[in-house]
Amino acid sequence: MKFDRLRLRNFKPYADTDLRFEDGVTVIHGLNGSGKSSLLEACFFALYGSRALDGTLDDAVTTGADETDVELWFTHAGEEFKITRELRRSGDSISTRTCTLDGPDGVVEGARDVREFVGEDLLRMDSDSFRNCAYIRQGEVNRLINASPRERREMIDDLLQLGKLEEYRERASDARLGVEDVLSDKRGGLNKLDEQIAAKEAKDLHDRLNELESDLAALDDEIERFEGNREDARETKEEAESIIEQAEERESELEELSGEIEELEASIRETESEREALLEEITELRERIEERESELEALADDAGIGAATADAVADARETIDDREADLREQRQEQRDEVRARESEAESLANEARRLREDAGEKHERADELEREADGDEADLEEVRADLEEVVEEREAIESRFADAPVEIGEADAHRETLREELDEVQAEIEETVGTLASARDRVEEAEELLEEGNCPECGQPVEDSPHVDSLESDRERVEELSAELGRLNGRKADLKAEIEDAEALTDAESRAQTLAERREMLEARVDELEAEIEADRAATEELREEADELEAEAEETEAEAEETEAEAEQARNRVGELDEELDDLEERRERLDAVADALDAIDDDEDEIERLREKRESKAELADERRDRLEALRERRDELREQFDRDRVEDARTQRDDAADYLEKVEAKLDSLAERRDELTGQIGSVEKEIQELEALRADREELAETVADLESLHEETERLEQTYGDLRAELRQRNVETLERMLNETFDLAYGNDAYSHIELDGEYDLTVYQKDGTPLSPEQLSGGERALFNLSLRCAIYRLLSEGIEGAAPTPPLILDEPTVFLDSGHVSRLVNLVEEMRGFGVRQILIVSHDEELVDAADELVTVEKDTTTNRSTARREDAATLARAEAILEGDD
Ligand SMILES: Nc1ncnc2c1ncn2[C@@H]1O[C@H](COP(=O)(O)OP(=O)(O)OP(=O)(O)O)[C@@H](O)[C@H]1O
Ligand SMILES: [Zn+2]
Repeated sequence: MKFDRLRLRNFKPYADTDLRFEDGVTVIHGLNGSGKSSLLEACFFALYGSRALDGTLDDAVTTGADETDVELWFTHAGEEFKITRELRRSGDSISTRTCTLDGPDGVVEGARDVREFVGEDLLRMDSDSFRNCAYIRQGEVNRLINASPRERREMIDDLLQLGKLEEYRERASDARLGVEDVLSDKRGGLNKLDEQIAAKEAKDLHDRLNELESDLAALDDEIERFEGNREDARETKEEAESIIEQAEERESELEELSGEIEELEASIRETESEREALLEEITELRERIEERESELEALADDAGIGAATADAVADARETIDDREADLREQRQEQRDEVRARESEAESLANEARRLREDAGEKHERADELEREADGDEADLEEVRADLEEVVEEREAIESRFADAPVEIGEADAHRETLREELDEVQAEIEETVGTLASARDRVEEAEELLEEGNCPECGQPVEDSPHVDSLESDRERVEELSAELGRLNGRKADLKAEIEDAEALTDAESRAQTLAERREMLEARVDELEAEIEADRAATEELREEADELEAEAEETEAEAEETEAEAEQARNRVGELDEELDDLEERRERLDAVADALDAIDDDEDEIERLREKRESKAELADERRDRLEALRERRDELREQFDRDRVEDARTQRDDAADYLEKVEAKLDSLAERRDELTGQIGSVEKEIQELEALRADREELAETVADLESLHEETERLEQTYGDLRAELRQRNVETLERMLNETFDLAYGNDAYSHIELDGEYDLTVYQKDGTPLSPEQLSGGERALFNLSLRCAIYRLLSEGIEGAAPTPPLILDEPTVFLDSGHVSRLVNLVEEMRGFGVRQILIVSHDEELVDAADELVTVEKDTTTNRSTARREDAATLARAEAILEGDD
């Protein structure tokens, strides 16, 4: 096998690393803690999964990350493979999400299937064997030496597939043991069966059965005999019982007969007395009929019929019925008449009442209208007086205007003209007053200045002043203005008087207007009242005439009503007469009824007599019949009395009681015999069952004996098989031990080359002994640390050789992985290690991965991988040095030499 490529993501300190591996020796170097061991671990993990880890899956995942991918490409037996493992965190724990192995024959999926494929199909070693042989971890150099011989043996056996033989032998042994178990079990069963059979045979079952059966036959005979006796007794008993029964029957019949005879005699006596009573009744009835007939004549007279017969009564009744019908008809007619007249009279009275009411109403209405007309006439007088007053006042106003300066209708305008003129005069007065005042002021001022000697105009001394002359004209002006003011005031007084007159005229004018309107209104009122009065008077007259007419009509109607009432009274009287006549008829009918009743009563009595007579006769017949029956019964009684034999019945009773006694006893005997018989049959049954069981046991035994024989031969076979596997393994192991010993000696010689040791011995039980030159044996644990490391490497090397040479087909040799193998070695032995490594390459180990700082080893490497850790991110990277770097490294080393 050869690793081709490893890709890591978040595996331990690696963030992202992709590394190719080549054939030959690859040395991995780097500082402590840079991630070298982790790189190897990743390869191991890819192959075997969690079993390759010291801790849990958690440890594989970079601290703080949630997932890890590891991919490993490798070649094995010329085929290419790739393993992918993906770990994912879910919740608190890490688990494998995918695990696949791609190979030429398809994909293997699942962590377990991949592990088994790698361990069993490819490398033929599980993770432990891998660790023991191919993957030598830091500090585990002594693992193989420290192991016990047994562990060593198992490991090497496993590697060389001898384990399989042991497994087969063990399986054969297991099978043998299983067969032994079954065999001893079956043998035990056989013994038990033999014992059971012997016990049963000792019981003489068949003899016992014969004995029981003859007992049973004897018993059956006895039972039969007793049953015959019982039958006889039963017959005797039955016969006796039937005789007794007959006798008892006769006795009871006799008793019955006597009772019946007595009854009959009594009933015949009773019937006779009944007949007597009937005869008496008939006689009584006859007497009553005679009495009634004697009364009948008088009744017929009362009813007014000649003969007291049913026909005469019927004829009389018919006449009465006819008459009654006639009278009832008449009475109905009269009653109708009464009703008709009464209602007519009432409606006439109502009509008269209504007419009188109408007349009264009309009279009232006429009185009312008359009163209204009187009232209206009084009003008319007043209105006319008002009208006269109005006309007079108007005339007075007209005469006043005759002297006035204006016509009626112009007074208002005239007064306005005067008022305007007064306003103008007033304005002129005010103006004149102002002008006059200022003129007077000027004059006064000038006079003062003048007195002081100055010009009133300019204040210059007066003498010679031009202005002094105007004073005079001013004085004139004052005078003129005063005169004008006097005139204006006179005019104002005149105008005021004139306006007063004009105002009086204006009032009169508006009064005249009011009067004209009032007159018109009053005139209309007069016309209206006159018309109303006339209409009311005419209506009054008309109403009174109508009322008079209505009263006359009412009187007539009242007379008519009275007449009709008299007619009704007449009809009522007639009804009364008819009622009386009908009552008479009723009386007559009652008398007829009396006659009829008497006749009926006589008839009824005669019928009753007839009925009683018949009854009497039938009773006579009944008595005769009973007498006949009595005769027959008496005869039968005598007959029975003669037949009865007392002695015979007594004998029968004794026989019956004896038989009953015997039956009781024989029943008890038979019961006890039956019990005995059940017992016997039960015993026979159980003996027969036991015989069957015995036969069954014999059959079982035969079968079991066959099985035991089969098992015995099987046991021999498994023993042989076990032996064969054991022999085979011992033989193969002996051969392997010999070869391994030879190879171990060769490699150790090569690796150590020390003259102190002569050879190493590996015995059949894989016990290792090192012999010194002088022949003293030494246990490997006693070697020095370096020697042990070399010894261990030699042993592994030898195993590798054995694997590659001893197994046919593709040698399952994985890359040899060494983590710091040089720790205990001095420089001389490092060179020997280099030789050893080369030697291994020689016998087919294609790839050797070594973690080492040793320069000599680095020098010997075909490939160099540098691992570094970034001190800031704490993440590791691994990279292959190219050939140039290698050459340089070599050159430097050579330079050092
Ligand atoms: N799960 C992890 N996540 C991150 N870092 C880890 C994890 N497991 C281990 N490490 C780190 O990886 C380093 C250990 O790597 P490794 O043992 O491969 O180193 P080395 O190069 O073999 O060292 P030495 O030369 O001492 O043997 C340590 O620094 C450790 O802290
Ligand atoms: Zn390390």
